[in-house]
Amino acid sequence: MNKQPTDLRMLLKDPSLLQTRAYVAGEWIDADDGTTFPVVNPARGDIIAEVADLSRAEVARAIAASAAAMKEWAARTGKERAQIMRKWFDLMMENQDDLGRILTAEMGKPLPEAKGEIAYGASFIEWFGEEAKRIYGETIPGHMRDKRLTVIKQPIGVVASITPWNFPNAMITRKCGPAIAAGCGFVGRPAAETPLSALALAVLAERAGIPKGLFSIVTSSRSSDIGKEFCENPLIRKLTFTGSTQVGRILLRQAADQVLKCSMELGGNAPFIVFDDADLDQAVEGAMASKFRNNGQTCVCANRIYVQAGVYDAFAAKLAAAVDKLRVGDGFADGVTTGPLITEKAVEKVEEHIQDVLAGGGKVVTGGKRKDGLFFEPTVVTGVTDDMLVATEETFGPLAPLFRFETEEEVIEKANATIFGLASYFYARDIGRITRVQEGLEYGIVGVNTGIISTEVAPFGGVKQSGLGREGSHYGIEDYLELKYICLSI
Ligand SMILES: NC(=O)C1=CN([C@@H]2O[C@H](COP(=O)(O)OP(=O)(O)OC[C@H]3O[C@@H](n4cnc5c(N)ncnc54)[C@H](OP(=O)(O)O)[C@@H]3O)[C@@H](O)[C@H]2O)C=CC1
Ligand SMILES: O=C(O)[C@H](O)CS(=O)(=O)O
Repeated sequence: MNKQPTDLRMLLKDPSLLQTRAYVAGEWIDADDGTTFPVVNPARGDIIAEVADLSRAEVARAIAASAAAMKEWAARTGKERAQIMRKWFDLMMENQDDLGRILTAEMGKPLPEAKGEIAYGASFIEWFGEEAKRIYGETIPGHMRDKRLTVIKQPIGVVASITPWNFPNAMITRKCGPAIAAGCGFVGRPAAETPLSALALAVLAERAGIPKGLFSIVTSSRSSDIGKEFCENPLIRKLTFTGSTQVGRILLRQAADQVLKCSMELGGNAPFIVFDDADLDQAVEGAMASKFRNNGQTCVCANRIYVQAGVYDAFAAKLAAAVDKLRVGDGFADGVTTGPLITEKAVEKVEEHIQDVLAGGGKVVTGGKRKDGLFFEPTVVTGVTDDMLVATEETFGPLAPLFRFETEEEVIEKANATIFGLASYFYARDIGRITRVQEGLEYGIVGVNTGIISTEVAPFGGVKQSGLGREGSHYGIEDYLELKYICLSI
């Protein structure tokens, strides 16, 4: 493991992007009590920053400022909001390298992948800036001769956002993009593991001309306290959360007291199905992309890989050969494809799932062991059965478990036998089979002959206990608007 301390400021062209104070009401502030929490580079284990550790009082000030600033922002035209959002997008892309370096340092993903996330995150600012100009209403033929009926859409109000560590830039822009475009105020609380990317986003928001106070980033290690402030503060009209289903349930319970509107992007357990008429090389490519992207730490990663009996051994061999080409290491090192996991707990979960497969008679085909620090060997296991942990729990790590199946009906039933319903994937070439399977899978997203489905132009979200609502696409702004019906008597 590279023990060289991460001198992040030295790695940046623009060191002013590296902020450690919170951005509240248009000002960079320390916590009232001066406390901070550490941010650690998961690849090296060293502390790269100490960040302001806010309590509910500072967050309440951010919310009040956002409500005040929102009045003027919502009164601007969609085109005016779009022009500032375009500048924000341009600044993100101009600073893509620095933003990527900050992301790699705090989250661990390889620099090329981190820079890819910056482009993905910026695309939501670009997309929703354009959508700001298309928030259309409706006229309805009157029910009486002297009535004229219209429907207009208005910003819902101040939005509270809670986001996870695995996409520290894109998960915020996928929320603040539609919120700001709709004319809302926005107060975002990033995961304590990865606050620096969110703070850099705030630096660029300020430079782009997002009005002071409208947009705040409140950094805190006290996630539960901040969540309570978001759910109890009457100025908040919308809560948007990305993270585990477990925490999503907690927040929904807390939000019930104020009947707070919620968007939830929660956990997944994606099936990845390879039929015997699939192009196996294409299926391996898709499995590698879906399973090992972000070191398996995405909610849409293939979590269960079902392979039809006739091609099981061939697919397993091809996949293992592809996995052996992955290069595990420090995200700043050239040629590295796979960084560290985020915490010791994450490493232990992967180990637990592998040990459980072995205990049940399964076999490790390649990988299977942790390396030093938080690094883990990308792993393929075979002989996996439905009673194993990996069948019902999200691994959130570099483990590809292969399940064998016989028939189309059987695999659709097994794929759907989960409380989750976010992403799913399958590879086949028969058009009848493709039609039956894409319609039979109970998921918000279905990838057909592809392992990568994420884009700002399409609706991202899950069914069942994978979430509520959709992010991205022209659907994504609706969650930040309220419909108003006007009945005019003439
Ligand atoms: N559907 C989707 O798009 C995504 C889903 N996920 C899911 O999230 C999980 C992995 O991410 P992970 O970060 O561990 O998820 P968590 O749900 O543990 O955390 C997500 C965010 O919620 C915060 N949080 C935790 N507890 C509370 C609470 N009681 N009140 C308010 N906020 C809280 C965390 O803060 P802190 O970390 O500081 O404790 C973090 O910022 C996986 O299950 C994955 O599938 C992840 C990303 C995207
Ligand atoms: O946090 C996640 O896992 C993301 O939602 C996955 S994606 O949008 O980057 O595919």
